[in-house]
Amino acid sequence: MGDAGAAPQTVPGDRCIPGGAGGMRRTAPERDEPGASAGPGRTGAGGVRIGWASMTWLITGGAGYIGAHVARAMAEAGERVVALDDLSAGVPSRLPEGIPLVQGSSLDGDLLKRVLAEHAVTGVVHLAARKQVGESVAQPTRYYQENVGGLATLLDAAAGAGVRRFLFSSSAAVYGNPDVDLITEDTPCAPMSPYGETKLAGEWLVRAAGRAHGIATVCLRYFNVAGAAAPELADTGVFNVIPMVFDRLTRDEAPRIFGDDYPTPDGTCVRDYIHVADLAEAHLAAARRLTGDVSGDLTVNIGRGEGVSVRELVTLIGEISGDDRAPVVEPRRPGDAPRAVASAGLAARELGWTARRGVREMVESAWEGWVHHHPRTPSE
Ligand SMILES: O=c1ccn([C@@H]2O[C@H](COP(=O)(O)OP(=O)(O)O[C@H]3O[C@H](CO)[C@H](O)[C@H](O)[C@H]3O)[C@@H](O)[C@H]2O)c(=O)[nH]1
Repeated sequence: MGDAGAAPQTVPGDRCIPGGAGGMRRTAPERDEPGASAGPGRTGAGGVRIGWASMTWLITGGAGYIGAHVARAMAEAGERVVALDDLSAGVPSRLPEGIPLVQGSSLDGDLLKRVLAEHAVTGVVHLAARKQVGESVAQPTRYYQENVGGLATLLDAAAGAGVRRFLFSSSAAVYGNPDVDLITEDTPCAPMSPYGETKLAGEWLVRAAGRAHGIATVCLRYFNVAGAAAPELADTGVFNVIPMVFDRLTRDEAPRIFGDDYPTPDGTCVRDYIHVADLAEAHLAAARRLTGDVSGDLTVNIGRGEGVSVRELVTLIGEISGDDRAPVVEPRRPGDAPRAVASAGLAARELGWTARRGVREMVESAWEGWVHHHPRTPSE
């Protein structure tokens, strides 16, 4: 995964979920949070409360590609949501009306304290982070400062504000390059880039803070996120294979395949692509798992459990875009794992969540988003 050339790092004897402390417990029958008020869609006929506890969720990075999908999905499902985003990559118009957006950074402790208090936040979904593998190799201190330092600041503020639910956006990058068919949550972690290291360190910090302050935590390890729930929500960055291939086609250039001599069925790298709308639903499921009297921590893969090769993906993109020119094969990209496919069983068992959308739907929706953001002029 990624283009990092850094040596893998392992902590001796470490598994991704340290010390056997993992696992989440429901300590009492589900009930409403003390002092919480009913939110939309939570009151049944006759005023009987039929749902989960009423929560207000702070979503950091809420105007970003993934964050805005999460914010929308949670709001549409009746959760109260407030977004925080420094707008370095976020776009305010991605958020529907009714979701407050606070512009600011998770490194700003005073702002965090204010937002948590003013909005009476009861849970945090932390997505704000830098996420480019190559950039993390060039600027490791920046990645540690923003991804780990920002998280520490946020956890301090959340603990101080009495928040007892915390959901952390982690990544399959924590695993590095494991030689397994399906990556389970017990597969040893050996990140191959500072980016992956900050996600693994972030998980450790989340669990440690959870234990210290009585915060129930969930870490979601995303595999390769793609697609869009609506064209205007599409990823505008050109950092991953699908937008990179779109970009080549738009420039009238052949798609590139980085290496076709890997030990995989067609020689190209295999990944587990997950639709961002499914990923958003996974956050909702995790948020609801965190509601009520739960304690402990949970770390789960968010993938489909199905591998797709780069060549298969490029062929599908050619079909969907109508530009099926032959790809060119270039040398391997340093640091890429031949295969990274999730075992998706734990998410199904613990969250009751399974991905519903396939790769065709991801590429179709990503292409619609690309065309939306890159309209051709009449002369083209
Ligand atoms: O033009 C391209 C672009 C990419 N690839 C290949 O496509 C595969 C997927 O590459 P991506 O850059 O889309 O994704 P990665 O699997 O490298 O990494 C992604 O998933 C990781 C988690 O697994 C991290 O989250 C990381 O930030 C994110 O970029 C790789 O084999 C890559 O070599 C090509 O062949 N041609």
